[in-house]
Amino acid sequence: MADSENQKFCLQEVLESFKSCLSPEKEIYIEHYVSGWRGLVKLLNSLGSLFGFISKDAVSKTQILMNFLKSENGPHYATVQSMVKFELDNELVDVDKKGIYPESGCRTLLRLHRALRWLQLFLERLRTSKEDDKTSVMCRDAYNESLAQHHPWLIRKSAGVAFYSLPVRLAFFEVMNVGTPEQVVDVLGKAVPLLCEVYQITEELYQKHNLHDLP
Ligand SMILES: CCCCCCCC/C=C\CCCCCCCC(=O)N[C@@H](COP(=O)(O)O)[C@H](O)/C=C/CCCCCCCCCCCCC
Repeated sequence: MADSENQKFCLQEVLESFKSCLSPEKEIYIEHYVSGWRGLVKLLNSLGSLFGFISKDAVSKTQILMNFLKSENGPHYATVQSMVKFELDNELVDVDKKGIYPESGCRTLLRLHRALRWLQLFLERLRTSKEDDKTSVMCRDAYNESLAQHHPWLIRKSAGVAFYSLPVRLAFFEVMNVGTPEQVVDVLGKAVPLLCEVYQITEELYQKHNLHDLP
């Protein structure tokens, strides 16, 4: 595991990364998008070994994107928009079934994009939750409404087991390193619309190019 993923989680930092990933023309910078996810993985890593398989998958997907960014084609991977154009123009995407490019940038980002929807739903539930509400239930409901439809039975079951071990709401708020519960709610109020905007831009781009079912 990279050192950066062992460091203490800070919600504000994650928020900054997702903020920086939007250009004035509403393009999404992959470097900052990945950095936002890597920040979230720090929190995941502090939740215990039951979340290890999720963390591993998230790290592997962010690494695939970073490798593209560092490759000789790096400039084409600066933004999600330029990546989609480059991979489609050069037929670097397996459109119907896994084949020559099982780890294209487009299909890798699609997995994180679906997870971003889960995150958005989960954080909105957290933001509007009451003192006694259960994080495990919020997390499960957000998952069932989003990512679960893309996962096989075994992953759904394993995720369900991990959710049960989530800390209670107040302890979870503390892990975020923001301050009082009121301050957490305040930061979440800024985070959710931002994630929503990043999600929506990607969603429309993937719709336009018919990329929602990449295997
Ligand atoms: C303010 C912060 C509070 C929230 C903190 C959340 C921290 C979450 C950090 C990372 C989230 C994990 C993102 C997981 C990406 C999953 C992508 C995916 O769907 N991968 C599957 C498909 O990939 P391919 O096989 O097609 O390559 C893969 O099969 C999945 C493997 C792992 C299981 C993913 C379960 C995801 C559950 C949602 C995350 C729950 C984390 C709860 C922490 C509060």
